[in-house]
Amino acid sequence: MFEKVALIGIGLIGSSIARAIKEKNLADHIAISTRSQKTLDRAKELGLGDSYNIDPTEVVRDADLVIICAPVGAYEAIGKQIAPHLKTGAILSDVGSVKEHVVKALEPHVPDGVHFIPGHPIAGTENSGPEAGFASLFDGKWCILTPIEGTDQDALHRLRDLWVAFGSDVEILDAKHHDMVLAITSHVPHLIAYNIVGTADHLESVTKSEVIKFSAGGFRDFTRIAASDPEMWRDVFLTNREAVMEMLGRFSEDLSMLQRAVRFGDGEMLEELFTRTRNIRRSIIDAGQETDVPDFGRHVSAVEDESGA
Ligand SMILES: NC(=O)c1ccc[n+]([C@@H]2O[C@H](COP(=O)([O-])OP(=O)(O)OC[C@H]3O[C@@H](n4cnc5c(N)ncnc54)[C@H](O)[C@@H]3O)[C@@H](O)[C@H]2O)c1
Ligand SMILES: O=C(O)C(=O)C[C@]1(C(=O)O)C=C[C@@H](O)C=C1
Repeated sequence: MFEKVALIGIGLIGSSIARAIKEKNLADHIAISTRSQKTLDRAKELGLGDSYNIDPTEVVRDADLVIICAPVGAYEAIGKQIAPHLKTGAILSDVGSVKEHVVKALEPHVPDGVHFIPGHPIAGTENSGPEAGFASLFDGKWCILTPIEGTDQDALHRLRDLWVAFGSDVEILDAKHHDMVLAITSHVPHLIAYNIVGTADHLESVTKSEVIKFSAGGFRDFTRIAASDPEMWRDVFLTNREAVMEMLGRFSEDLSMLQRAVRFGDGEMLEELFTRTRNIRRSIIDAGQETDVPDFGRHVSAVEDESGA
């Protein structure tokens, strides 16, 4: 599919891409760069690529696909650094959890003749680093692409085909819209998990370790999410502020209503909400995707329609 793919950042997502490309034989050469020599050495030990260089300008040279797989706060500096070294005709993409910021950070630096197509696999775990990845991570999951105006359709198809080869369903969304949807389906849920585990931690001194000791299913599920990478999630909240604030506002209003229902013993209201939310979970499972994007945009075929193919 590609002669040379360059990956900048080789943690959970970068190493999963490297493994999926190798397993499915989708590129002749994988070139890897990352921030620290230690991580680069580990990637080499794991055999994730074909060449390794701490200098990202070296790995992007001659690459026909470059995917930035670092925390989104690092994008602008990476973009500035690699831009003059990108090959004409190359595709520049990424996997960042936020998209409008990524467009703002990278687009001004992209040279003419390079196809910039932001992307976001809706797949992950709470683990990070090159050991954490696995080839099947994207299988059966969504990947959202947020092409900018005037994107070359051939380039878009080539990138879409790569994600389809990983087993993903590809959806095209507008970057701002993506950020609003992901704020409620991913970013606010992470903030809630960080908050509830933090609150329980504060309570530890009061309850003499009983909170963690007796934590059963519900709290444990929150601790999994709250174990997610601190640097990655710091950057998500710093770069998707507006959408997160909007969704947090709505969340707080709904929480106040629930608080009233509990205070005044409004069982009918509680049961009605819990029935509705149970049905949402069931429809997600029935749709066969645990990480679903509800009711937005179009599917893979829509990319073809746009190109007239
Ligand atoms: N973890 C998830 O569930 C998930 C899911 C989808 C998308 N994402 C996005 O994928 C990206 C990577 O996340 P991850 O989970 O793989 O994180 P990770 O912590 O596992 O890996 C990040 C990698 O980026 C490298 N890095 C950091 N700063 C860098 C810099 N300035 N230059 C080059 N490399 C640098 C790190 O050394 C590491 O190799 C993030 O933008 C994140 O928003 C994460
Ligand atoms: O499954 C998890 O652990 C995740 O947090 C994955 C998850 C999500 O919130 O759904 C996290 C961040 C992403 O950008 C995409 C996927």
